[in-house]
Amino acid sequence: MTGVIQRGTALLSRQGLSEPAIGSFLRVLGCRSYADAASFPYEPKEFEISVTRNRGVDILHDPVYNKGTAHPLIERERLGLRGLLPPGALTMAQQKARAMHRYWHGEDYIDPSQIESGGVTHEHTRKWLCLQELQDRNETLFYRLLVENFVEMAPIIYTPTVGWACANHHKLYRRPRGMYFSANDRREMASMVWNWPHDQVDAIVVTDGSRILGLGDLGTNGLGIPVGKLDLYVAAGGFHPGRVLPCVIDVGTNNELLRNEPWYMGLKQPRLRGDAYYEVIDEFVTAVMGRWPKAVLQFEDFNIEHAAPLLQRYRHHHCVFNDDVQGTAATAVGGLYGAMAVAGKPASALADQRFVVLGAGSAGMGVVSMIALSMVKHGLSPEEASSRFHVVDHKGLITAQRDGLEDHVRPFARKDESIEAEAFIDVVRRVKPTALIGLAGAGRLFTPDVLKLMAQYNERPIIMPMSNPTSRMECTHEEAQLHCEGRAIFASGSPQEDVQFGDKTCAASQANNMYIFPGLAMGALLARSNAVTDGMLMAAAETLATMIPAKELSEGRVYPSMHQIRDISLSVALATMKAAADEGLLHNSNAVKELARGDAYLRRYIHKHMYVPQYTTLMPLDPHQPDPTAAALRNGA
Ligand SMILES: NC(=O)c1ccc[n+]([C@@H]2O[C@H](COP(=O)([O-])OP(=O)(O)OC[C@H]3O[C@@H](n4cnc5c(N)ncnc54)[C@H](O)[C@@H]3O)[C@@H](O)[C@H]2O)c1
Ligand SMILES: O=C(O)C[C@H](O)C(=O)O
Ligand SMILES: [Mg+2]
Repeated sequence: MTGVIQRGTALLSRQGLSEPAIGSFLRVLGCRSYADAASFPYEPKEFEISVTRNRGVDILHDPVYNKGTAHPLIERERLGLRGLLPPGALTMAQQKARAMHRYWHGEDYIDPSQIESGGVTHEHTRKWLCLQELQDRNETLFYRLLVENFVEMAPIIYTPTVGWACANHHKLYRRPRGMYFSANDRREMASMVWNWPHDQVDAIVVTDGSRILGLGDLGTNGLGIPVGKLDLYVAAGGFHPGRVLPCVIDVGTNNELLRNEPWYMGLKQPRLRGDAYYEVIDEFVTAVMGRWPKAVLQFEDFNIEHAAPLLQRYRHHHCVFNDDVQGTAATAVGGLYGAMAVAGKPASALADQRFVVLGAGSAGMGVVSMIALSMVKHGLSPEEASSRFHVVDHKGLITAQRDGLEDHVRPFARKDESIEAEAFIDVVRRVKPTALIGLAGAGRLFTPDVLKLMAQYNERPIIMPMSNPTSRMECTHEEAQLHCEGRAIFASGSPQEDVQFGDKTCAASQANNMYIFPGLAMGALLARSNAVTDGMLMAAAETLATMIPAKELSEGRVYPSMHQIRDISLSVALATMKAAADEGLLHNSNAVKELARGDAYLRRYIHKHMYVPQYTTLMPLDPHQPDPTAAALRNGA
């Protein structure tokens, strides 16, 4: 052993390192790494140390030095890699096994049917891999393709395929994207954020992986969701790809199957709860907002226990929103205004609808609250508005007798009905709703019998199975039209095709929060608003229905076509900024001036700030020269 260390020392001094530096190097690495090497079947020739001037992402992008997930934690610390890799380090043996698996089987060994990502075909996964590799090679080209082929590619980089990608992240993993924060990073986060190579970040999307789509707790594998959402920020909302940051906060996972997976790269411990949990999230928020105070922070796919409390905790201090609660709510309201228009009714007819909502989670209650708010805008009292909802969860109808009702559920618990836990179909039969909204994430609960009842009670029943991914939707479009005799006004969370009923073509729409969050975030960013308010969300929602062309309305579409997603995001951003101005939250003086000249000027201002994926001329910069683009960014928007 001593001989090996001596040879290593000699090697290091040949490379020009001073003795104290060699000493500390060996103390940190020395014998431990030799012991690892001892299991290697060949006699190590020399104790080898490589020297590099690079740090951080430059190492991860250098194939000579990159070890991927096998960088030991202590080395990550030394090289500024902390947070740039999944928290659990793998051994080279584990990496070899994963690589050999891929060598023999490609990605074919991942059977979509086994991992419950129904609706995801082999063709989807092939395309996902192709786009992933392109994104790693050339982001400009990747986003250009995405912008120009949005309708084709959104289901690949987003729901439903992103659900499959998250469930299999530990098998598919190739290189890191975004940042990983974990419960083991306590008191380090404020320094870790400096490992991110970009001084400007406009948008951060973060998850704790606890409720990924309807697929449940996927731990650190959930990072794919912030990545997918931010791809849409860029392609649909015009954010610059170099100024967005996907993050996951790993506080453990309660998914035992995942914890037992040898290649899982998250903390293999049960989730933190209570104060310990909130301390980690507080530290994360303080760290990222400390380095990038102007960024918009989007919370995504946090489970019900934490989604609403976290929103309340931060919404009055930072420009923060929860997409599942608020983005989904604005999307649903927008689609319902679309449904009124499809049915030939005025927007105010929303106040006449009766809703049965399946799922009382973050999304379900967010949607219910915002529909109620828009009913109040159309003249109902809050009590009248609440009376238009029957909310059903896994235990059945929610009534005031239910123990432990949360604050945001209580106003919608039925006070007038004594049948606690009434079954969903019985509620539908009794209430005769005009609209069904599904946000339970529990699969096909809009059964043929339920759908037939809806067709019996309504000329144009509104059927919105909004759960994701496709395997968790409450019904397919085909089922809805079949059992509603082709009369359903239909919108689902994951994409569905139009269907034929007799000689009639029935239109499918996608009720997904991607209609709202990219534009909402762009509006909030350009407004320099320090909050995302209900008024801003409502304005965004109201904009959606106004954008459906008459022809599409006559076909039965309740949302404008995704083909115009950039225009939609631009209009949503405009509405958001005008609402911010009404509430005294338009703090960007340039935007204030443009708005004073008229909507068209503010629209042009937003348009000017939207990223267009095209090649720019590259200029080398002297290391001591200040970066002129960074200065322009600071002084500009
Ligand atoms: N379309 C969109 O834009 C959109 C946005 C957000 C969430 N979602 C989807 O909504 C679903 C729920 O998300 P969430 O954040 O509200 O989750 P959540 O875990 O907070 O809530 C789920 C709710 O469904 C209820 N539920 C579970 N099983 C049920 C059953 N068998 N019968 C009746 N109710 C049942 C639970 O009691 C709970 O109230 C997920 O599938 C998610 O993908 C869709
Ligand atoms: O991610 C989506 O497709 C929508 C939504 O945020 C969800 O959680 O399902
Ligand atoms: Mg979500």
